[in-house]
Formats: sequence, C-alpha cells, structure tokens
Amino acid sequence: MADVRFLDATRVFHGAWRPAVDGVDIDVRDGELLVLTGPSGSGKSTLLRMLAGLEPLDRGSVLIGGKDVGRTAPDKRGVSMIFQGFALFPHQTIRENIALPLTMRKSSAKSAAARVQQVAELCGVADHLNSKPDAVGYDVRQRTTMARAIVRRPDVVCLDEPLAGSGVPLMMRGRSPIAALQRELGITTLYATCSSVDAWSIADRIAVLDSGRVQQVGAPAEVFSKPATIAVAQFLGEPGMNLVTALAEEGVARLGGLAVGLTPPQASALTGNRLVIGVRPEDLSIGAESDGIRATAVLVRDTGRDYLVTARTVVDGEESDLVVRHTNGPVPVKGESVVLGVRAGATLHLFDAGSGARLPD
Ligand SMILES: Nc1ncnc2c1ncn2[C@@H]1O[C@H](COP(=O)(O)OP(=O)(O)OP(=O)(O)O)[C@@H](O)[C@H]1O
Repeated sequence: MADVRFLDATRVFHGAWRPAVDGVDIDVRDGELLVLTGPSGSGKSTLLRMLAGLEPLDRGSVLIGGKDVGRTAPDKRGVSMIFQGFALFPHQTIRENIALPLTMRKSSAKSAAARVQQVAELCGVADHLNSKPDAVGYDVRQRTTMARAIVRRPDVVCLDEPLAGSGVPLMMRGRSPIAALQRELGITTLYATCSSVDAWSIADRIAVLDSGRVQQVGAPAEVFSKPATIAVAQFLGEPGMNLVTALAEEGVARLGGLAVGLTPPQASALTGNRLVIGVRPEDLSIGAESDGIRATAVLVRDTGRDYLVTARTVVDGEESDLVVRHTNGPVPVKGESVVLGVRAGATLHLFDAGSGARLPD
C-alpha cells in the first residue's frame, strides 16, 4: 500500500501544440479510490500511464510511497494497470485470466495456483474459476478484473475506463463491485473515466481534468456543489449545468428579468465585464413569477420520472437555451411561453467569463 504524488507532472507528445498532461499536482492518499475524470482527450490515460511508467515525464515527478519513481522500470513500480473494458480474454477461464500476470512473470505453477485461489476467494470469484468470462455475469467479470489487478500484490491499482464497452448499463454502474472491493482491500486506486456518473457514484474523491490540467480535486458532493471552473460545472451533472454569459453593470448582472447582484469581492474578481451565470436544471422551476426569466419552451422530454424542458431566452441580445427539470405542475408544450424562476435556496454559480474561474461565494 502507498500514497501517490504527482508534482508538476507534464507530458508533451512529439509535434503536439499543447501538453497532454500539463503541470499536474495531485496527492492520492494511501488506500484511497481517486477517480480521474474529464472529457475525452483531457489527459486521464496519459497520467495513469506516466504513473505506471509506460509514458515518460517531460517535466515534474511522480512519487509512490514517497519515492520518486522517475527512474524505476514499470515492472518495479508496484503499479498494476487495467486497460479499457474488462480486458479479460474470452477464450481463457477465470482462473487463467487471474493468473495471467503471474504466468507472464514465469512464477512457479504451484505458487501461482495458490495465489490465484487466494485472490479469487478474496474477490468472491472462487466458485467461477473454471468458467469462461462470457458464461458469468458482469459482477463476476468485474471482480475477476480486480482479482487480476491485485494478484501480484501491487501497491497501486490503475483502472483505465474499466466499464467502457463492457455493456454495463449506466444505472447499474453505481453498484460496481470494483468500488466495493477496492474499499474492502484498501488498496490505493486511480480510476479513469469519462463518465461523470461513474465518477460521482464510486469515488472517495474526484480529480477533474480538462485539456491536461487539473481543474479541481475534492469529494464528489463538494465538487458538484461548488465547481471551481466552468469546465467542471459543464462536465458534472446529467444534464449539465446551464451556463449563460451576462454583462455585469454596476455590480449587477441580468438573466432575463432576474437581477443577480455581485458582492464586492465578486465584482473585483472579474477580469472583464462579463461573467457566466450557472444554474442547475433542478434549481430552475417553471412558474408565474413576474420577475423570472421569460422564455419559450423549445423541447420537452419525458424522462419517465420528470420532464426536461428546454426553454429559449434572450440574454444581452443573445439567445440561450436553459434546461429545467420539471417535477410538478402542468407540463408546457413546445412553443409555449414560460417564466422560469430559481427555486428557493438554490445556488447560482458565478464564474469569470475570461478565466473560467469561480467567483468567490
Ligand atoms: N501516443 C500519443 N501520441 C500523441 N498524442 C497522444 C498520444 N496519446 C494521447 N495523445 C493525445 O494526448 C491527449 C490526452 O489523451 P489521453 O488519452 O490521455 O486523454 P483521455 O482523457 O484519457 O481520453 P480518453 O478518455 O478518450 O481516453 C489527447 O489530445 C490525445 O490525442
């Protein structure tokens, strides 16, 4: 077991116009499940590969258990890396799949068999050792993935999009046994995923990357409730946060009929005269408030539990679409005029339009 530190970790691919991983500083605690998330191409896989020693660093360092591993060969780092999908070989049994990292290292057959049995029991797949992956459920396949990841007693496990292409329905991902097993085993784990739903449901903490840079690191609830940048606000949540650019004049920005007053620290943190106002779909309501945001319903989608209403409004002469999660009251029809209000107690998220950074609360 070990903690992991990235210090100014940077990787620039040959011919690239910007670093794939750009000055990343992240501390991963011993035994923690840290989910690296962010859009495709944000640098998650490259960062994991740098930790595993499969990709060099152009600047900065990576420490495992306090030791700089820059000059340590990949197989001596104590990092186990699981690539996209379950990456289980379909023609091999669960036993052979788990044993693979040992057979590749030419461990003795006897000690390998004993170790496979041990981790299979630990991971709850001992009853399936003679089955092929296709013959078992997704739960067993994920447990097998984890068993294979820990069979060589690594200090750190890296999982790169383990659920991608696995056919695991989105709604079942929160119950991923990978996360439950990780907690039981207490092994330091970095888990990369493009899915904010996966990140939200399994992480101890999440680190959001965008264009190779760390945008924010924190507990999922903390990052969701106080996104540090526009990129984080956009990325987390399903559907994502509504973001509308508005002009700040004399300490007030207007979102339709809604006046948003800026505190002095917020006003002085602005780098220009524009800010971005963020409001989550669940924080908007469709009502009759006269001082709300006048809009026209352009799309109404029945989710089965509620309605997602897309309403078009004009802010500072520009059209903006706002999505409202509508839970009760009459459902507007396409083309109907509506007035949107911000629910009592809801948070408006304010960002500087120039830098993308959150304004002080
Ligand atoms: N071997 C490589 N050579 C050149 N560019 C690369 C290489 N690997 C990755 N990149 C680029 O580096 C950037 C980061 O890619 P990376 O795969 O790390 O992102 P990611 O967040 O893991 O994306 P995804 O979720 O799609 O895998 C991208 O712009 C990608 O095109």
